[in-house]
Amino acid sequence: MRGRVVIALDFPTAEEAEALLSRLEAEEKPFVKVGMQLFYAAGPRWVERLKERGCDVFLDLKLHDIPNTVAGAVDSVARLGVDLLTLHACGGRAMMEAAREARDRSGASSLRLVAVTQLTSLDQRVLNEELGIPGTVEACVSRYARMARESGMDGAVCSGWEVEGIKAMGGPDFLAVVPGIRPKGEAAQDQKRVMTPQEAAARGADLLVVGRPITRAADPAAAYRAIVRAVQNAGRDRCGLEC
Ligand SMILES: O=c1ccn([C@@H]2O[C@H](COP(=O)(O)O)[C@@H](O)[C@H]2O)c(=O)[nH]1
Repeated sequence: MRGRVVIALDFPTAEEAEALLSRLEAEEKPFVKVGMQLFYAAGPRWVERLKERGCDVFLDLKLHDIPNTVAGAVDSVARLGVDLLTLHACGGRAMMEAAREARDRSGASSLRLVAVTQLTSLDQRVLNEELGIPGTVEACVSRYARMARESGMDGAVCSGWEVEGIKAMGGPDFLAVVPGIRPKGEAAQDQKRVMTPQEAAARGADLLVVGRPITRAADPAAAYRAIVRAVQNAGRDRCGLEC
């Protein structure tokens, strides 16, 4: 999965998401992320249809509840045939283990479960002063990612700044999923821990999640292509040839 760009379809309706997808028709089948806004509006059947039209689908529901409830949600999601599902690492080991067991029981072995460590919209001040979590963001992300791995998760969501630590801890197969991607010169908006696509890819991000820099661009297809190119260039820089 290394260095794939995932388009965050943060739209209020299925029609608006489909309008964006139709502007990307000339591209190879994209990897798309459906978050809470679109899932609650469009529903599970629409997500199944996305899969049927050939998209890889990341369902970003950020589950966080008691283990029994999360296990039930994973069981339902497993039937949709999606590729990736998020849950919050701060739900703890028992919650993540219950999620993994539910996935394994469901037989949906291709469904990867990834744990959100600390949202990319949070910074050091929020972590320490608002949430009351001591230490650096990096240490907290690293601790949550380790707990996620030990609980059987397939990867972690983190910012580009924490990718190298996560890959070093988790190994090449433990996915680093990285939102907060901003091409050089673009506004961070509500994101705090941001990084350019080229740098995040060079540091080892497996999936680069990009929303507004594509969906709100005047030409979304051109914006998408430019980000894919930046990621490919980072791959060339890493290997000395195209890889
Ligand atoms: O820590 C996190 C976890 C998830 N996200 C999601 O990624 C996209 C980013 O969208 P942009 O428009 O590129 O900021 C969005 O769907 C978030 O829900 C995240 O940003 N940070």
